[in-house]
Amino acid sequence: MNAQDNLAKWENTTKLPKYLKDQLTELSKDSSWVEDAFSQDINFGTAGMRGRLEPGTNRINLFTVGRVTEGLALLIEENGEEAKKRGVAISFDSRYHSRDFAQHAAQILGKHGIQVYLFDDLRPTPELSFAVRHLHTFAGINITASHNAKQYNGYKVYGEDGAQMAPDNADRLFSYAQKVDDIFSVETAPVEQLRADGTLQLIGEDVDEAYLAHLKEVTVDPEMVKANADKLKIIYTPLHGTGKMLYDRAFRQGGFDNVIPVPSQSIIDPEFPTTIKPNPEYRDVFEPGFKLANKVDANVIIATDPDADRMGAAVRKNNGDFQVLTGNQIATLMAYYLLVHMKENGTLSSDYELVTSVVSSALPFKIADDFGIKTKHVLTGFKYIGEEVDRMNKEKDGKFLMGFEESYGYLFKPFARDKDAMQGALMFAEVASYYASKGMTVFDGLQEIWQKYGVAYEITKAVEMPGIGGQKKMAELMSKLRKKHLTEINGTKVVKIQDFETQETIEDGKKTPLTGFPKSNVLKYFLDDETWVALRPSGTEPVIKAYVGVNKKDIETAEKAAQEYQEVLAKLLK
Ligand SMILES: O=P(O)(O)OC[C@H]1O[C@H](O)[C@H](O)[C@@H](O)[C@@H]1O
Repeated sequence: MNAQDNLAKWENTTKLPKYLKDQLTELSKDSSWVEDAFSQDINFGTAGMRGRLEPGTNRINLFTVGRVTEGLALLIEENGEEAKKRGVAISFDSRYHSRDFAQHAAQILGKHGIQVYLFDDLRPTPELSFAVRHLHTFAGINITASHNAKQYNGYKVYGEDGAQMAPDNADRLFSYAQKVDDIFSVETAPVEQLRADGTLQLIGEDVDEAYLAHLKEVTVDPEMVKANADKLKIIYTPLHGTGKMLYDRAFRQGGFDNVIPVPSQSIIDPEFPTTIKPNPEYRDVFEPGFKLANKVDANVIIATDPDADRMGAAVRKNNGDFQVLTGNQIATLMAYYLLVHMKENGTLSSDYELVTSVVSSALPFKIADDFGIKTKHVLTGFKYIGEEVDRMNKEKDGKFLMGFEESYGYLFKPFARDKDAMQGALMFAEVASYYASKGMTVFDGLQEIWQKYGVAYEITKAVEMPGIGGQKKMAELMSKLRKKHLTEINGTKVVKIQDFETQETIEDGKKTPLTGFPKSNVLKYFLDDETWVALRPSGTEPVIKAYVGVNKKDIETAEKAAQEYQEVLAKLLK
């Protein structure tokens, strides 16, 4: 694709709304921006497409959203009348243009005679996943860039099972989208007409009620929660996004009466003004929460990202300071709590299964082994956890205990098939309630787990490699690492390598097939000291991710070792 020819088309069309035209005039002064925005089509990654809200074929705007929706419409048509009748559920988050894009997608699908259920207002990603299952639609669309900075937006597509669309269908959709000759001529039907003939239906409170009814299933020990309600004060922040729509009812019906929202962050705002990135991974998003927690003497802060699929938490330590937990630590606490509870009340059986990604902490698996339940590794992408739920249901060969990813995603009850921060918030609140009932802090609980199983400490670092140049650099780095495999990292011997791209395991110089995973550009190293290291280009951001997980006796040694490994990796990725 020639960037200049492509740019000329965008400059000459009369279809650009004024804000895009103005942006184009300004941004196109920079030739490297033009190259990046116009020399290729925006791709489908781990979670659909995501990019800066700017003009260009490699960006997110009305036209790239339109083209991909046309691709989805063609995919649905290929599946026949029944698929068209079942239609598509559409939701959106609190970002700039999210609502417009959602309506635009509805009008394109409507033009094809495809039934559309459009949320009347912003809603969490997991509620959209639930809505697809609840309404038996053929697909779902969510307009969101999740936890990215305010300059971004995105488009997540869901299959009929409520999980993000699996690669085969997503690839078909994308190839249909690429067949759209003229990105400016995707046809739409007027909203009034679609409303009048029933092709476009609004949904909202009806789906909320059904989703909330299911959320009640998440709490495993409602009596314990009730008995300890007054011992627990929780600060909650939706980080200016969709969690605001449901948190109050969700917590209240779960028996958590003492939940206090952070006022400044409960304002729905696409500027995300209290954050740099509205990502619960970062300490700074908790700052307003810390202040409030100190004022009202709360011990736990729960944050959900703007589309409420990720959940992060900070807990008070005995010295009064707050510790922001990692997604791995949160998942560890939850898995341990569930297993202890089930063992105590006699409901634990070896059929239960814990599912996580190959770049997540090894500690929950160690705990799962100790309790005698099954474990399963999948690639990054919650859709793969969704697939495991399907497999367990179809083959009746397991019961889903929980799925999690280090990137702050958790799922307990598969009525949603994407990570569900509302479920996560409820489960974390229950964990906090459990420790409060024992006169312990959540942080004490984590220490107790570490004492029993050893300290697992993980650090994920993302090295930015933006633009087409960045993509090339990431490809070169990965290929260099494949040509000459690392034999040691920071002086510690590499004992095994898993290459998910070539689908091989390399051990003692011997290669054996690595089965059970689709191909993916990931390298995972296992070291002599129980450390694991993984490298992969992200599917949602222009970054290469370096993951380190160490296993040590105490937290100080663990932190230090993980930092040192990360420093070595940083040099390697320069
Ligand atoms: O590491 P990335 O490819 O950027 O993906 C990070 C995360 O992105 C999205 O949130 C997906 O839904 C997750 O399943 C995934 O873990």
